[in-house]
Amino acid sequence: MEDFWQTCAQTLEQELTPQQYSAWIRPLVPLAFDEAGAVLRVAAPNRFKMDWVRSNFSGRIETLAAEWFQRPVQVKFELDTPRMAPPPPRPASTAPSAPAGNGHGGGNGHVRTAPAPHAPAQAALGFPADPVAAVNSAAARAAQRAAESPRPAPPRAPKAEPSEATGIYERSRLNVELTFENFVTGKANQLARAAALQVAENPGTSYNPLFLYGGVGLGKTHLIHAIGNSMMAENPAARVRYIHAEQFVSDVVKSYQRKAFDDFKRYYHSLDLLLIDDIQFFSGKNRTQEEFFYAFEALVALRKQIIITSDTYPKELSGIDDRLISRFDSGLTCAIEPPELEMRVAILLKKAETEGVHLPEEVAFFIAKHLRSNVRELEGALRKVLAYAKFHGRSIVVDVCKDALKDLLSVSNGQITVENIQKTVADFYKIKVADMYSKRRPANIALPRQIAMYLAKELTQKSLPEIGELFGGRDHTTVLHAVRKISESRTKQAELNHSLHVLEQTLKG
Ligand SMILES: Nc1ncnc2c1ncn2[C@@H]1O[C@H](COP(=O)(O)OP(=O)(O)OP(=O)(O)O)[C@@H](O)[C@H]1O
Repeated sequence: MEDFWQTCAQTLEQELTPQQYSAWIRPLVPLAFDEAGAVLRVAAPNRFKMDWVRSNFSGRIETLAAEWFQRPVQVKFELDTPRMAPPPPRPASTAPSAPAGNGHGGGNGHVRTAPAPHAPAQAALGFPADPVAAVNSAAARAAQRAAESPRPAPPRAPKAEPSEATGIYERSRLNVELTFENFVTGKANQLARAAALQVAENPGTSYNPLFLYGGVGLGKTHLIHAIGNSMMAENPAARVRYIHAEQFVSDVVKSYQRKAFDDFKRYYHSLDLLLIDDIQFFSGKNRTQEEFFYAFEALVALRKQIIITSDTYPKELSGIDDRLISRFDSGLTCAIEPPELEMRVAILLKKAETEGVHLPEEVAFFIAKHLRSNVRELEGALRKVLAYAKFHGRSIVVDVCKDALKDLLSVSNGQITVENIQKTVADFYKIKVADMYSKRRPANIALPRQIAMYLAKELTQKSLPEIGELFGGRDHTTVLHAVRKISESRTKQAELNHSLHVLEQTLKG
């Protein structure tokens, strides 16, 4: 087994970057090989590394093991905390700023490296969802004392504990499962993915901020987690934070109530990568926007990366300060569109593979043809089919799929109906379907309603009076006006044209 592990580690060392090898493979320890069950047990120093290695490298290690042992081998990862040798004491001044080791030293693949300490941000990194807890924590108090001291002590490198990687990872709030490797690419997202990769490789220096926008369930969150995970894989000590905009709002409110803005600022201004999801939730929250503006300015000035997602492009965001909108627009803005048929099939096949299930292609095509609006919906359908087949002890074939998805299919049976259009447009613009029939006329409702009328005329066989009837009994001249207005505006307004394109794609599949 030792011989196998040495060969395996050497192969991976050649396949990975030195940083990846040092961070993920070198700390692993082979524990035992169970001949009877063909199970290889491997220990990882902490849960973060264990999860990461399991998600990203177990397949490759199993392939290498199968080649070596001449039969399929299962690799099981387990925690090995008690076996961890404490890291050798290091004088603070020689503490490295990246994982130790260049991938060539250490030889036997067992030397463990600790992530780099980062003294000034130590307390800040611990900034939890509740900022006051940070003030109450010993680390934060120590940092505060240091900050208040008339002659600040030189930054002391904290001892690199084995659990530090776990701590840093947990504080990042990243989901280790969302990676570039399991993000399926197609026309709908290739630009966004390319930009995300570029930013992950050159944080802070290529596109800052990177602004990703698109409809519900299209992979924005997945992609920004992938960037964070990739950055942490390269540099496990990086100070990365994923946060949903609503949580940021709540952090601001708590800091405000408890007068803890210094800690708030210290934390957010000290990050290497800030991933902020669904920024449209900042709408109308002036104090939040102000704090975010300061954090934005501070991070960009320090060439730290900011990545923002939203359901719409910057200029279309409502209730957001103009100075923020112009900053969102100052980097790179990329759309993620609904996936086309082939991509939906590829996503289903990939998801099934991840579940360890063989999904016949015709079943994947069947699901993909009928469910078109977003990837989350596809995932839900796949889960339903797999559970149904398992529960009824049947194999995964199209007929089983039809039974399992009966409810969903009756809603989206491939026909474009006015009801479908109303629902799709309402979802897209985040208004209630009821507003399609209502008499209310604020602009945020009137425009989507006109768009839905336009699409109803374009995509269905209904007459103008019939459409008017389905939109709350409106006159046919109202529908005609909407159709003319939208068809003319789409030739002049690129963003409107883009939205219509997305809606048409969603409806047509
Ligand atoms: N291209 C893709 N490849 C693989 N999985 C994907 C892809 N796009 C989306 N997914 C999966 O679909 C689900 C929904 O994606 P995600 O949460 O990233 O969407 P979102 O755009 O952030 O949606 P929302 O606006 O609702 O937050 C996730 O489980 C994600 O892993």
